[in-house]
Amino acid sequence: MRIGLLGGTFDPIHFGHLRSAVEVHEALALDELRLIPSARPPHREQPGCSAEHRLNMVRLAAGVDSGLLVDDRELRRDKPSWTVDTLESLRAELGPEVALFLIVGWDAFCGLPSWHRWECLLELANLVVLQRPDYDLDVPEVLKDLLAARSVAEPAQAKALHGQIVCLAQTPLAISATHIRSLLASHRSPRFLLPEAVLDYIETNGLYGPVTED
Ligand SMILES: Nc1ncnc2c1ncn2[C@@H]1O[C@H](COP(=O)(O)OP(=O)(O)OP(=O)(O)O)[C@@H](O)[C@H]1O
Ligand SMILES: O=C(O)c1ccc[n+]([C@@H]2O[C@H](COP(=O)([O-])O)[C@@H](O)[C@H]2O)c1
Repeated sequence: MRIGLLGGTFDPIHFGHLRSAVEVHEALALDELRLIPSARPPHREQPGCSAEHRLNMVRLAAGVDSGLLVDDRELRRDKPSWTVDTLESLRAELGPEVALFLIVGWDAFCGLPSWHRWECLLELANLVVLQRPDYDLDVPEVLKDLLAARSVAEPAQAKALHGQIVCLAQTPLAISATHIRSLLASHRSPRFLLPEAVLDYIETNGLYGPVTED
């Protein structure tokens, strides 16, 4: 069994996430790919809308492609959404014989050394690093060493249950949730950057509207 895990704030989920998820699913011949919304991201400003709204939008988006599953465990936990806790809880549930692939964009990967107990992540899962055309970040030295020691050259070589790093090229989509929020805040349309069902949900619930003065 090979399971991909794409965690995110998903504020809101967009085609950059979804296209990456589909391409990783195929490139690594995964049995399933889970989208895991963060309840309380530990490392950034708190999201623009509630965890419940973000989860509903992820469910709507996953409904568009039945190959994607939604895992709401971080929303059921009364703690900051540290990824190492999520991986430990998945391991406790699924056992040691499942190959886990933690998928992160380039920006998230470059920040890895600041994650809670980050050295434990590769003991629990493999890492899949995605390109991000809208980010031009230098990789920290410590991660260069890690890449040199743990990377596989081809996705087909990603056979371990944990401990390997796969850098994947996928269709580059320079879409970010920040850009979508800023379009909505200034009454511009984010149509075709995210699923229609998610945009309808945003409009119906009046999310990400312009900031109003008191
Ligand atoms: N366009 C994209 N291409 C590849 N990876 C992406 C893309 N957008 C987001 N990701 C990755 O998906 C994961 C979740 O991202 P997140 O929910 O923070 O979206 P975001 O668009 O980066 O949001 P924000 O702009 O609010 O920071 C992260 O690992 C991030 O690097
Ligand atoms: O565990 C941590 O310390 C940690 C620090 C930063 C980010 N993460 C996770 O990385 C994923 C992507 O984060 P973000 O901010 O790009 O949405 C999301 O699942 C976060 O919970 C996790």
